[in-house]
Amino acid sequence: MDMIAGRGNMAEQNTDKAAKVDTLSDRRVRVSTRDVCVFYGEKQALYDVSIDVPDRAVTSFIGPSGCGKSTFLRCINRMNDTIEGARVTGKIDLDGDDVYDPSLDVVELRSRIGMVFQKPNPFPKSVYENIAYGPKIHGLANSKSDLDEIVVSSLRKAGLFEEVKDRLHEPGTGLSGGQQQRLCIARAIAVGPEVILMDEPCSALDPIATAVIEELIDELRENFTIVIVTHSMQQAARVSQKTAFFHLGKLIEEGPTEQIFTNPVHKQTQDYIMGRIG
Ligand SMILES: Nc1ncnc2c1ncn2[C@@H]1O[C@H](COP(=O)(O)OP(=O)(O)OP(=O)(O)O)[C@@H](O)[C@H]1O
Repeated sequence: MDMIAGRGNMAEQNTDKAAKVDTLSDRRVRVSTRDVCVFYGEKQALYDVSIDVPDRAVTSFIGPSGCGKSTFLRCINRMNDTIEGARVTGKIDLDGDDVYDPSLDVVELRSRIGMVFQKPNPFPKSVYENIAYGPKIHGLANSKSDLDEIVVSSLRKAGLFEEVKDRLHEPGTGLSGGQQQRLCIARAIAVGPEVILMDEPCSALDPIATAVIEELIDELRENFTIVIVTHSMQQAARVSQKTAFFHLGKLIEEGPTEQIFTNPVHKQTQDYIMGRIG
């Protein structure tokens, strides 16, 4: 069994590869949110956000600073649970499973919905151990050779193997910033997630490392559903097939990326795209 390529049915994944060119509306919905509101204490940060995230495509969240993009992203794998005073209402489903079901195991949820943060945050361990840690704690490898295979395959999928194959037992923190971010992506991939959330994954990187990550995101969408928060409209246009525009805690408009950038319906979206707000 390929434990790396996500937990969906592999045969279905392969036949679906051609779906890369399909319209988004034909895609199965991986994550669906309905009327999601988030409060930090008394303050409401998000208002009734309802959106469907299509399978094996990149969905980007854009909007001016403070509009709630990261807050909404963190709802999807319950990272807001870790913020004191944060409260989420509404409904979020992953493949039909209620993400906020109290009986749901949050550690298991976060292996199904991985996350990559703004600043690369490898563990203070070797490159190998950074990847092997998740599969070990989730019991995904029965032997050392299984584990080796997961490590190598995850590094390959993250486009990092060739660069680090001779330094697998050196500290992950010794890699360049762009390599560290790909290491974090490999770490997320290693536990076979269905969805990968990326919160401004290139904001700490130079243009060359950014281009490498963008290419990688484009490759990863063959096997994973990706949601990315970005400040860069160019990046959203380059990497995503679906775009959602947020303003002041509300989802103003969402649709195919090309349509949002060339023919937005709402004036607020137009103003943002034209650089008049944000
Ligand atoms: N931990 C927190 N406690 C209280 N308020 C918060 C917290 N995190 C975010 N907020 C508030 O929620 C609102 C949305 O913030 P959020 O970080 O989600 O926006 P964003 O669109 O991702 O912004 P940016 O692009 O600047 O990262 C803001 O008003 C912010 O001040």
